[in-house]
Amino acid sequence: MSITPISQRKPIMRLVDVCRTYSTGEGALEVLKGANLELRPGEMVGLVGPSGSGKSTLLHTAGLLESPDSGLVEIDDVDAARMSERERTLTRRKKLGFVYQFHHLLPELNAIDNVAAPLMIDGVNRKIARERASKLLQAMGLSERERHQPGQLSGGEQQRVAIARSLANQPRVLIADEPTGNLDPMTTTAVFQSLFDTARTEQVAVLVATHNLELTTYMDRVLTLKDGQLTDADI
Ligand SMILES: Nc1ncnc2c1ncn2[C@@H]1O[C@H](COP(=O)(O)OP(=O)(O)OP(=O)(O)O)[C@@H](O)[C@H]1O
Repeated sequence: MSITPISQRKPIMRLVDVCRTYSTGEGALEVLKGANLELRPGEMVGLVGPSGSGKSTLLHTAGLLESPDSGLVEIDDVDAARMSERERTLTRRKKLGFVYQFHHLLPELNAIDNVAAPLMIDGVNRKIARERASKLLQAMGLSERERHQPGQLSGGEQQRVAIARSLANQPRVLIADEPTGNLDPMTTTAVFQSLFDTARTEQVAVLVATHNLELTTYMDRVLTLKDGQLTDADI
């Protein structure tokens, strides 16, 4: 089977000249000043930069959680600004996955049901949802932990369950904000390896903001925010 090089794949997400200014007590704060980004299937893109440079603002914009003041945010060729609030919610649910530093698993559900939950909320029947969840947990190296509740799992295992959950709906883009920020270095490496292997297999584009420069060795590209614009990171 021939595999198309990432650079030749059609972008799933495009940000074009995205600008975002916050009003603060001290006046206007221009955070994004014409940021451009294209994400392609199976591509791992890192986002680094000093605290306050605008990484979260960029992730929230790409994740349709915040609207830019100007510029384009497109997912599968559809301009987010033209979507109704309902369409944006559906796009977030069906096309985007999110992973945060703290996993927010449901403590009373076991691992398999935590991962199956978003599918069942979308109307997928329990058996099929659990089969998909089981496959994802296996890919994350957690087959033995399916029946464990979050309180019975280590921090790294909980984060892997959260990643499996974020991939349950087969998102086109996974957006991760410091996904391993609270884990020790060895666990961080293992979690990242599982995340990237699974995302590549499933052809998901991954955008990860991190302060951990070691993780950038896993990425296809690493970008930084400089003066409100995205440029190749000098690392
Ligand atoms: N809702 C808001 N209102 C006003 N200012 C904001 C708002 N959200 C963020 N900012 C400011 O915008 C700038 C960029 O914030 P952002 O959270 O995007 O940075 P960051 O690069 O993610 O930082 P960190 O690495 O510390 O998480 C910061 O100076 C922040 O104080």
